[in-house]
Amino acid sequence: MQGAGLTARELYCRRGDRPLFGALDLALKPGEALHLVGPNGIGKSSLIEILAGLRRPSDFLSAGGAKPARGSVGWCGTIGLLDARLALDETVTLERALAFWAALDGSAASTADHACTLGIEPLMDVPVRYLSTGQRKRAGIARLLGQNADHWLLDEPLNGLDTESIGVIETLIAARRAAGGVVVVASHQPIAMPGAVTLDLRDHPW
Ligand SMILES: Nc1ncnc2c1ncn2[C@@H]1O[C@H](COP(=O)(O)OP(=O)(O)OP(=O)(O)O)[C@@H](O)[C@H]1O
Repeated sequence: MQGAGLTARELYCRRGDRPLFGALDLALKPGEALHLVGPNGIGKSSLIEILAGLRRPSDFLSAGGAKPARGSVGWCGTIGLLDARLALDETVTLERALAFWAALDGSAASTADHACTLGIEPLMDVPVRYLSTGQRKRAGIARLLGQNADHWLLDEPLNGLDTESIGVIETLIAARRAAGGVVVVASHQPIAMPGAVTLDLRDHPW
């Protein structure tokens, strides 16, 4: 992951007719982490989606600009996203749902290890739709681990997790950073990420 990192320039975001944030630049080097904070509805998830390439930054008119401009996002390396959408088939067992992604990601050999890390191996024969809130979150993280992406975008990764599982996530984030990955976390809850930069979107009004 030579030279890996995230560079984002002049990000503006409007949802509907509501301007959320603007003039946002980001530069994260290998191993760095960003903790996104701000009140409900300020645009943390929207920013995660922009960084994931799932949402385009909004057009804006720069001072003296004749026509609208649009910001940019650049990653060096692959990215994995964990958000409220589990990305696991609700109608099959957890084992089959994870196997689907493992086949795509080429990570079948490590699925059992990831399930063990997240403590979900006793749940592998349970349909995804029966999993509890915290179990679902842990399953989503197991899916993320199988992806083996260089960098992580995590939207509220601690929601519904017990204290022990929170510690596991914090350890996994530290390991990803130690491997040179950039980790961006949107979280209302405190999360142990030593040396992380905190970005409050209230400081970036449009
Ligand atoms: N399809 C849509 N059209 C218009 N506005 C939308 C749409 N979807 C979401 N929004 C609005 O965009 C704003 C930002 O939402 P977003 O989910 O990014 O906020 P957030 O900071 O992640 O909030 P929370 O802390 O509650 O998760 C909210 O005010 C929301 O109502």
